[in-house]
This record gives sequence, structure tokens and C-alpha cells, in this order.
Amino acid sequence: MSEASPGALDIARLSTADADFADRLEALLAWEGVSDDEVQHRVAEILEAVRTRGDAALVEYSNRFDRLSVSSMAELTLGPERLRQAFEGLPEAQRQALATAADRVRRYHEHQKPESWSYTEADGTRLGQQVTPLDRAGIYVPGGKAAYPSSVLMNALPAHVAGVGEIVMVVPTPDGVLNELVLAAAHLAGVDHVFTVGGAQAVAALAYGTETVPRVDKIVGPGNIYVATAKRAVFGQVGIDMIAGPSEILVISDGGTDPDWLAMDLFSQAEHDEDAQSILVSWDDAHLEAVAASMARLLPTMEREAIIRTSLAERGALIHCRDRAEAVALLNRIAPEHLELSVADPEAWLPEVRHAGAIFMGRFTAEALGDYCAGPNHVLPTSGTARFSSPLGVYDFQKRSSLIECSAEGASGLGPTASVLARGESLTAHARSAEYRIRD
Ligand SMILES: NC(=O)c1ccc[n+]([C@@H]2O[C@H](COP(=O)([O-])OP(=O)(O)OC[C@H]3O[C@@H](n4cnc5c(N)ncnc54)[C@H](O)[C@@H]3O)[C@@H](O)[C@H]2O)c1
Ligand SMILES: N[C@H](CO)Cc1c[nH]c[nH+]1
Ligand SMILES: [Zn+2]
Repeated sequence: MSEASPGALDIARLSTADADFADRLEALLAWEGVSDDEVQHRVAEILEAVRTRGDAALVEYSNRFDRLSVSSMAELTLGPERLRQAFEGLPEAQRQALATAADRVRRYHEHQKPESWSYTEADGTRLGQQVTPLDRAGIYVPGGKAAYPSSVLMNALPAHVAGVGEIVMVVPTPDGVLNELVLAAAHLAGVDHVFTVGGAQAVAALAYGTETVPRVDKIVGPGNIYVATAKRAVFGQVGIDMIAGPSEILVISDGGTDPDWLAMDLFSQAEHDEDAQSILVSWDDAHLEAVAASMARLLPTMEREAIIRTSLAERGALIHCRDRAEAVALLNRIAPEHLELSVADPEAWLPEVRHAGAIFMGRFTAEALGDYCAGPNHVLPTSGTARFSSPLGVYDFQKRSSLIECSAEGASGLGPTASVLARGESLTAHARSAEYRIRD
């Protein structure tokens, strides 16, 4: 891929008619957020240091990577009073927007709440499933290149709805700069503890616990390559939600949407990160050209122009396909984090969409609305992992226990089956345990 050059629009142009299309698509999508040997090594070192030296290592790494100069965890800990002050000190418009977003996100997640269930068989045996919330969840809120109050809501509110006992939030504060909206969001979302630490060291603290940071049962939330690598490494010690990496958007357009709107939709994810990916697919060649022209014209007006340029040049693409059927095949191959169906009849597409983190239907549904306030979660599987992962949700903060309650008659009825299978496995104690309960 090419370097970004100021002024012109630098973005890959692909066509499904090209002989090398499959190879070029493959290269475009290849991005493994947690594979770099050097990063793995560095993260392993950080995890071990925090595991063995606790707060002291956490303070050292925070000073080094976030350019701080603190001497104890007390300086990296925020209490409920500080969070409340942040909320109350916000300008009215921000407080209102945060409250509206929180209400909508909470209401959406209420619908996700799974219930315990059971059924009783004719002989009185009861079988079922009991749903219980996690005791303590750790939420990672990214903060290296941008501050994400919306991610506080998206992580903490489903945990709340799930009934989690205690929510511990970590967020880096590069150069010691606190973001008031982030703290206010933590107040609104009912976070119990906030530690201003980030990166692999924060993940380690949540996974192993330190003198100050309580050890959690599961770590959720997006982050950069250090965070993703650390989450993968501590999995097993604690649960994790998924590997949510750099943002992605795939827009499919039938040619009927204003090119300026689509240009901005593509920019909206590109502006997150140089590694973010924005792709537009259409079978209308003139429309692809119109969107490219809009992008070239609008780019210089963007505050984060440099990041957008690099992201588009390194990982973006405008793809021409022959028809709707090819667009469907492409979207399922890409399995994007965000899929915008900018088409006249999005409903007709739905049955064919098999892999996408979130589906934005129709010309009016800007992905950005989903990022902040539509209601569904914005923590979504990236890099094709939508093939097997789902959005962060209430279910990530709960677990299920099976329930089995045999009546005397039920135990007697099941005994012979268990006994035969146990003896087939040469597990005699299993067999006899079942046989004791068989009635004569
Ligand atoms: N999928 C989602 O839901 C979602 C939502 C928001 C953001 N994101 C993504 O999350 C990512 C956030 O990344 P970010 O960097 O802004 O914030 P971050 O909080 O993930 O990472 C910042 C931390 O990285 C560590 N770090 C940085 N350089 C390091 C180095 N050389 N060695 C060791 N540690 C180092 C530091 O500890 C720093 O505190 C972006 O890729 C963004 O696109 C995803
Ligand atoms: N698009 C991000 C998830 O990929 C979420 C986000 C937060 N703020 C803005 N956008
Ligand atoms: Zn976004």
C-alpha cells in the first residue's frame, strides 16, 4: 500500500473483475492485532512485573508510557466524589447528551437480559439453567489517542443491567490529562472504582490484582495492540469479552446516497486510528467516482486529516463489484465490525447478511449514531471475528449454571442408561453411583 500524500486522495481502487482481485482483497484485510513478536515480548514482561511487584510496577509503567510523574497509586485513583463533581461540572448540553445516550443504551440492553429457566418432566425431574451475574468486572476504556466517554457507557451499562456486583474501570490519562466527560460518564454508569492506568499494565492489574486494584473476574473493552495482546495473554486467569481492535466500516451503496454523506461515514471510522479500515463497495462506477471526489474535497476540512489520510492510504479501499450478489459475497467475506447498507431496500438484504458486528440499515442510519446513542453496543468484533463473535452485551457479564434435580423415580429411570455408558468408559464408580439409585 502507498504512503499518504497531502492534497490528493490516496486510497486503493479494486474491482472484482480484476484477475488479482482475490489476492488484493486478502492483502487489504490482513491485519493481526496481536501477533507482533516484539509487542508480545514487551507485554509478557509488563504482565510479569505487575503480577509480581503490583502497585510499584503499575506506577512505573504508567509514568513511562503515559508520561506521568506520580509516586503512588493514590495519585492514580479516583473516588466517587470526584466522578460526581465531573458530572455536575459539565456544561448543560454535555450533561444532557450523556444522560440521553445512557438512557437509550440502558433501555436497549434491558431487552438482552436472559432469564433463568427450568422445566419439569413427567416423573418430577426438574432441569434448567440459572443465570448469575459476575461478582466483579473490569472495564478497559481506551484513552491513548482519543478519549471515549461513550465507551464508558457501552462497557459499564450492560454490566449494570446484568447485575454485576462491582465494576472497576481503568483508563489511561496520557500526560496526566483527565477527561471530565469520561469521569462524568463513569458517574452516570455507576462505576465503583476508577484507576487512571492503561495499556498492558492496566490489564495485568485487573487480571492479577495489586495492593490497590482489586482482581476482577472478567476484563472487557476495546484497546490498542498492547491492550489486545495483554487481554489474550491473561485469558484463563480471567475471562475476556473479545479482541476488539481498530475500528472498521464497510459501506455498501446502491448509488442513491449523497456522496458527501458516504465520504463522511468512511472518514468517521478512519479518524479513530491510522490502523482503522474504511471500505466502500458499489456496482455503480460513477457513484464510486463521486464519493472519491467528495472525499478529496472534504479531507482538508477534517480536524484529524493526517490520521484519516494514513488510514485510507494504508487500509482503505473503494471496490467496484458487478452486482448486488457480489456485494453480498464480499460483505460476508469481510465480516466487518460495522456494515452500512446504504441501499433502498436494506430489509431485503438482511437474510443474506451472515457476518457483521452491527448492521446499519438505510441511508439515514449513519454509523456514528450507533457509536454514541442509538442504543446497541459499540464494542464490536473486528478483523473478521464477527464470523464467531457478537457485540458486547449483558450476556458477557453473566454466566449460566445448569440445574438438575432428579426425583426418586427420575433417578431410577436414568440409572440404567448412565450405568451402561459409564461401564463402557470403564468408570466403575460412576456406574455404581448411578446404580445405587435404581429402584428394585
Ligand atoms: N472496537 C471498539 O469498540 C472501539 C471503541 C473505541 C476505540 N477503539 C479502538 O481502540 C484503540 C484505542 O487505542 P489508543 O492507543 O487510543 O488507547 P489505549 O488506551 O488502547 O492504549 C493506550 C495505552 O497503550 C500503552 N502503550 C502505548 N505505547 C506503548 C508502548 N510503546 N509500549 C507499551 N505500551 C504502550 C500505554 O500504556 C497507553 O496507556 C484504537 O485502535 C481505536 O480504534 C475501538
Ligand atoms: N467506532 C468505535 C467502535 O469501533 C466507537 C466509538 C467511540 N467513539 C466514537 N466511536
Ligand atoms: Zn467511531
